[in-house]
Amino acid sequence: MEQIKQTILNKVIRPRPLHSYKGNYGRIITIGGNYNLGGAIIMSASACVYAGAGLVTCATDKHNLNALHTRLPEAMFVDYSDFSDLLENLTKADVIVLGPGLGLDKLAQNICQLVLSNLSLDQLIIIDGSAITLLAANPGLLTYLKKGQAIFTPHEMEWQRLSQIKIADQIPLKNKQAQLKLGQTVILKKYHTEIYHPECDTPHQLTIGGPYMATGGMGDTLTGVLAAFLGQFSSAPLTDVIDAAVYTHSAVASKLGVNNYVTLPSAIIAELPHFMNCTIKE
Ligand SMILES: NC(=O)C1=CN([C@@H]2O[C@H](COP(=O)(O)OP(=O)(O)OC[C@H]3O[C@@H](n4cnc5c(N)ncnc54)[C@H](O)[C@@H]3O)[C@@H](O)[C@H]2O)[C@@H](O)CC1
Ligand SMILES: Nc1ncnc2c1ncn2[C@@H]1O[C@H](COP(=O)(O)OP(=O)(O)O)[C@@H](O)[C@H]1O
Ligand SMILES: [Mg+2]
Repeated sequence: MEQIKQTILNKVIRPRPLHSYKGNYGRIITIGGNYNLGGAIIMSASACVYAGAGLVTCATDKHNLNALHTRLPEAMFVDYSDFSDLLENLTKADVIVLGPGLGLDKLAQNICQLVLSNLSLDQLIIIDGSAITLLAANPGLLTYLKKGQAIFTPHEMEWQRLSQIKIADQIPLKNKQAQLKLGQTVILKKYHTEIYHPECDTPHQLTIGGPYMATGGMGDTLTGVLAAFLGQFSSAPLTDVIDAAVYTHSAVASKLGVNNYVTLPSAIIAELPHFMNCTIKE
C-alpha cells in the first residue's frame, strides 16, 4: 500500500494563469437528487463549484430547483426527466458525476442507460451512490465504458454489490483483482480510503480523515471535489489528480476536525477555496 502524502497537493493545485477564464476550468454536469434525496446532488454540485470548477450544471428533479439556486446560484439547472435537455447538456460536459441521491426507480435506471450509452470517448465519469447500485444490478451497462474512463466511488457495501466481495473479505489483493476486471479506477471509501488505479499495481491509501466525517452527504461532497479537480487540473497525470482530490476532501475535514466533533459536508465545502489557496502559498 502506498501512502498518499501532502506533497501531492503542490503537484496538482497550481496558481491560475492570468489569461484564463471559466472555460479553462472544466465544464461539469452533476446528475442525481430525486424528490427525496435532493440534498445529495446539491452537495455534489456545491463542492464542485467551491473546489474551482469553471461551469457546473446540476441535472436533478425539478422540485430541487429553488433549493439549488438558493444554496448555489453559480450552478445551472436541468430537469433530468427532460431527456432531450439532459442529452444536450451531457454532450457539452468534460466531466460527469452520476448517482448522488439518484435513487433506484425506473426513471433513475433510464437516466443511467441514457448517460452511459451517450458518453463520448474524451469524457470522464464519476459513478457514485445509487448509480453504483444500479450498475451492480445491471452490469451490461458497464460495457459502454472505455477502459479507464470511469471513477467509481463506492463505500464498502456499494463495493460489495459491484464486486461481489463481502465486506469482511475486501482485502487489497481481492479488491485489485476486481478493479482490474472492471477496468476502471475504484476509490474504496472508508477509514483510510484505498484508491485502485488501473495503472498502478499497488493501491494508494489515505492516512488522514476520521470518524468526524461519518455524516450523510460526505461521499456526495467528494464527488464534487473530484469532478472539479478533473475538470481544471487536466494537464497533471490522472492518478495524481484523483489522489489530490481525495486527499483534499479529507485534509479539509481533518483541519476542521481539530475543533469540531463532526465536520459537516457544508462546512467542508465552504472551506475548500481557502484550503486550496493556502496550498499554492506554501
Ligand atoms: N442528503 C441526502 O440527500 C443524502 C443522500 N444520500 C444518497 O442516498 C443514496 C443511498 O446511499 P446510502 O449509502 O445511504 O445507502 P445504501 O443502501 O447504498 O448503503 C447503506 C447500507 O450499506 C451498509 N453499509 C455497510 N458498510 C457501509 C459503509 N462503509 N458506508 C455506508 N454504508 C455501509 C449500511 O449499513 C446500509 O445497510 C445514494 O444515492 C446517496 O448518494 C446519502 O448520501 C445520504 C445523504
Ligand atoms: N470513520 C471514518 N474515517 C474516515 N473517513 C470516513 C469515516 N466515515 C466516513 N468517512 C468518509 O465519508 C465518506 C462517506 O461516503 P458515503 O458513505 O458515500 O457518504 P454519503 O453517501 O452519505 O455522501 C467517505 O469519503 C468516507 O471515507
Ligand atoms: Mg455515498
